[in-house]
Amino acid sequence: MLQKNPAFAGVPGPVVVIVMDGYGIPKHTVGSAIDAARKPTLDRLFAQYPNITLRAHGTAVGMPSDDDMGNSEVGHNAIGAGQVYAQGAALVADAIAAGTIWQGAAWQETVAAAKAGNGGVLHFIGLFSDGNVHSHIDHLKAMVAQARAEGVKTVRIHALLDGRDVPETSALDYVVPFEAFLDEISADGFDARIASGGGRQTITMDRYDANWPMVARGWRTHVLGEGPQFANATEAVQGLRERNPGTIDQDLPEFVIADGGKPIGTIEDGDAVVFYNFRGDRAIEITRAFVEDDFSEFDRVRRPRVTYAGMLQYDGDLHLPERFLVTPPAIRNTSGEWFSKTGLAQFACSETQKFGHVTYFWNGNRSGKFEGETWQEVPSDVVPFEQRPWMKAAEITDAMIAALQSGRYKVLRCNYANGDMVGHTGNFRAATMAIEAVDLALSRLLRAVDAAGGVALVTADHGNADEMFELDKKTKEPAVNEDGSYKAKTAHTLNPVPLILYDNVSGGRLGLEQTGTAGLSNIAATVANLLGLQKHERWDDSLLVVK
Ligand SMILES: O=C(O)[C@@H](CO)OP(=O)(O)O
Ligand SMILES: [Mn+2]
Ligand SMILES: [Mn+2]
Repeated sequence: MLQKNPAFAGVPGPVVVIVMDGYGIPKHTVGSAIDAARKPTLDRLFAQYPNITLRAHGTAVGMPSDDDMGNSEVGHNAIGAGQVYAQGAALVADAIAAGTIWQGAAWQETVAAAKAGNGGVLHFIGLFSDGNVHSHIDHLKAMVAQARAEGVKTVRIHALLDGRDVPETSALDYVVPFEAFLDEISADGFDARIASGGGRQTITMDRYDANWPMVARGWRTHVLGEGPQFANATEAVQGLRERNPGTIDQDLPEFVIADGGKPIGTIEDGDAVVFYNFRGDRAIEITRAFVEDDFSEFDRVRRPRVTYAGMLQYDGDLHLPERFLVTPPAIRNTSGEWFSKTGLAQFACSETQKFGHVTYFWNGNRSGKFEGETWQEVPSDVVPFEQRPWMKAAEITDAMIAALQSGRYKVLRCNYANGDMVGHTGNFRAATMAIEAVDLALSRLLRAVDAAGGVALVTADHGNADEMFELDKKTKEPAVNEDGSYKAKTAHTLNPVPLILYDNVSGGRLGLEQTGTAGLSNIAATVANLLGLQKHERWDDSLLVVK
């Protein structure tokens, strides 16, 4: 149990944490959908309530360096756990640098399987960029080189084009040099090629059961070798762009590399497969398709018997997958666990696209609930989100208001996906509407917080809608296309995020302290203090000031 806090008895009602996904504090007004949005509620919050900024990127959330943007996994892990752990990106880079990854049983079994018999093939499937949100292409490069050194003969890569964590049409910046690298090392009986691929929002990388047909399409591409054929991945990207003008990388259709009409990299019995993303949410569904005996999400047509390894274990509760190359951070003593042990009922809500963020990531990459937790998922639309920038903000608000009115919960949390999911489309107009939808939702939700005698912490996990244009590397001004239009930016940002204390109950006694290191991992202790509790000893400090 968490101990009572002698300094403050707690607010009368519940404490609500509201995550506005993808809402950073912009540095420039040009290109900021947040500045362009009409948002009277947020304007009032910033003007009238205690608010500070929090670090939400780089080492403050466990990324390898401060050049790394934040993302939902590391952000929600830090908020939920109240602590910063070295995250997948850092753990994998370190394991490769130290060589420990090659000594692990998982890598050795994978290589052994690919070498056994004749013609065993080692396949790598994953996100093909240096975004460092789900994967890093340098990890792939190191594994291909090591596989060659250990005597693997054939490597096939299934490349998911990014354009979401990196510039929106940058696929060739990765594909061209990588195909050159593969060409160069394909000698002396070693043969490594890209065999298939497609946009990450079109195939394979669905999450939270939002769109299984996407995963089925990926399976048919990578495993069965079905799809439009090209001679190599460079030609595939060029050809698909010609056939789909204006389509950005993440949305490109699938492609298959073939020699004389025959796909070069179908996945067969006896092969080994490494899914090289370290982040779990978008890795779980395709992993299930490979490892589950009883599988009914789609018709696999043919299920090859393969030695399958994940870069990390993606779900510690479900042991998914059982074989993994690098041990994930052991995220312990999360706020969900300790509020549960203190006997507090907790409510978590989001729409499908972010549901796992407020449950699985929040609880330290665990799919199970702690006692006293209630989770509510609002099904997301399955459409491009620039067509529905309001997403499910209204329905999430309805659910939160009902939960507040029920009087059952002492700690509540929700995530509004809009700023992030619409921000990722690169559509500026839609992103302003996304922020406006969140603002409207907040105006309703905060009234219900007042009615319950509670307080809210309004924050975000990382930026996105705050910078919708690429900045020119030299001038730091928004970069322009040949036709004079701004270059759309689809990725997260490095900007800090707000932390606002919405409090109409303490009579002005409560404030927030802007410390030099204030970051997402300080939120859990702040919530504990607002509840009248001391923080867990492992959590980073509370930012609450009591006058
Ligand atoms: O869509 C995703 O998978 C990532 C970006 O790669 O965004 P977020 O971290 O906000 O979930
Ligand atoms: Mn996010
Ligand atoms: Mn995002």
